[in-house]
Amino acid sequence: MTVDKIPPGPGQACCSLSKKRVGILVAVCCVAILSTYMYSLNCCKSRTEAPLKLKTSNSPSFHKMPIFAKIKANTRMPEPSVNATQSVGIAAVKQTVFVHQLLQPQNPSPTNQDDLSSLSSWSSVYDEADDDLDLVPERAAFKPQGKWKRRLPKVIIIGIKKGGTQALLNFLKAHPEVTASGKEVHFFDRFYERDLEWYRRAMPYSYENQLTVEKTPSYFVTPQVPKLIYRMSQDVKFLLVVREPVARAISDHAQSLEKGKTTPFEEKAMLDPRKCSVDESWSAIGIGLYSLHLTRWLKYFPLDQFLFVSGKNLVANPGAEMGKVQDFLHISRTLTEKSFVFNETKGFPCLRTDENGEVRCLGKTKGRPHNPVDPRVRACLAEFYRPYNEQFYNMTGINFHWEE
Ligand SMILES: Nc1ncnc2c1ncn2[C@@H]1O[C@H](COP(=O)(O)OS(=O)(=O)O)[C@@H](OP(=O)(O)O)[C@H]1O
Repeated sequence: MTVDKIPPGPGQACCSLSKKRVGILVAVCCVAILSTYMYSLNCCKSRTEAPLKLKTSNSPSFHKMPIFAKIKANTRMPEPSVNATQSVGIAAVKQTVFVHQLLQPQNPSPTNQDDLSSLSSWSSVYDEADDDLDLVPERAAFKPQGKWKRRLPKVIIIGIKKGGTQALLNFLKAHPEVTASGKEVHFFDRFYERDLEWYRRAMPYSYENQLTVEKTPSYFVTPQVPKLIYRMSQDVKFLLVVREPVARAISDHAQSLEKGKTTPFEEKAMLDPRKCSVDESWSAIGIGLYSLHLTRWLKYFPLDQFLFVSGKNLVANPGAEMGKVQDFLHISRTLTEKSFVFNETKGFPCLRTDENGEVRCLGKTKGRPHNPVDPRVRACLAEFYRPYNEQFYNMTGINFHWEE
């Protein structure tokens, strides 16, 4: 018996058509459900990441928070406990307390209206001026990657005041893999009542494959700064330009003379010159106690996150010193001996900016002439600094030979 295929009637045709429609409908529904699911996944992700991002500090309520609550909101990791063995042995109790008091930040108080108004005008001027400074690097060897935007610094020149920090910053700025803020930002020692978003906006534009650098030499001696930087990031690299502390103090004093102060160096530095008694309360002396300041930093960051740049070598052999800096920052050795020209009139190296021999030196305020200082006072100060210097050599593992 053969079974003939029966042609479909009108009802059956209608049925197979509606099956097709149902199929399409199901497919559309599946796509819709899937995309809703993906979208919600994304939302959840960004919501969980939010506390780690700068967006936290954008919320209006964030600005009303007290300063330490703000710090908490931006905290990523628990703080390290203070290791007693890391404390400086030679610092007598008197000195430790003394230096601590001496180095209390002379910051504008966040409640002081005058200070706040000067902050905001400074900030707006800054934004405009800084964009001009940072041109898109178009040098042949550099291939920009990622977005062109402002980023928090990965490298901070934390000091030492009068060590040669501006020279280091200017040299680094000539490197295509580096962008740097034009001015000292002072976020961690003066303007911390502002948030990280403010700090980021104070930075120049950069590509993803560039390092953002800022320099504020007072960070090194301001007690709260290591902790505050640690709360921002534990991966920051620090550059510290060091200089023999007596020469540093004299340079500091030369700057104050230019600002209108008149007391001679010897008078400021000595309580009693006959007894060789040093006035440690003078900030120009206190800044030179490098081992005490470094101790505070090492409570938060390991030694290998610091590079101790010799201010002396930066003048005598800038190519070699910059080689160490570039290696430490893992950037190409673009700056070499050939990048510098010694300017006999200025007595300092200057930067060769292009092939045509254009040379740029630091301004008049860097490399000032110093008044002669009484050799007996110099000798007293050298003796005063000796134990601190030795301790600094031990801590860093570098003998800077400042006694010679
Ligand atoms: N290339 C070059 N040109 C000019 N000056 C140079 C250079 N390299 C290092 N120095 C030394 O830098 C000293 C100023 O240090 P800082 O830039 O750290 O000063 S500041 O803290 O920013 O005020 C400055 O100190 P003074 O000589 O007392 O002015 C210089 O000795």
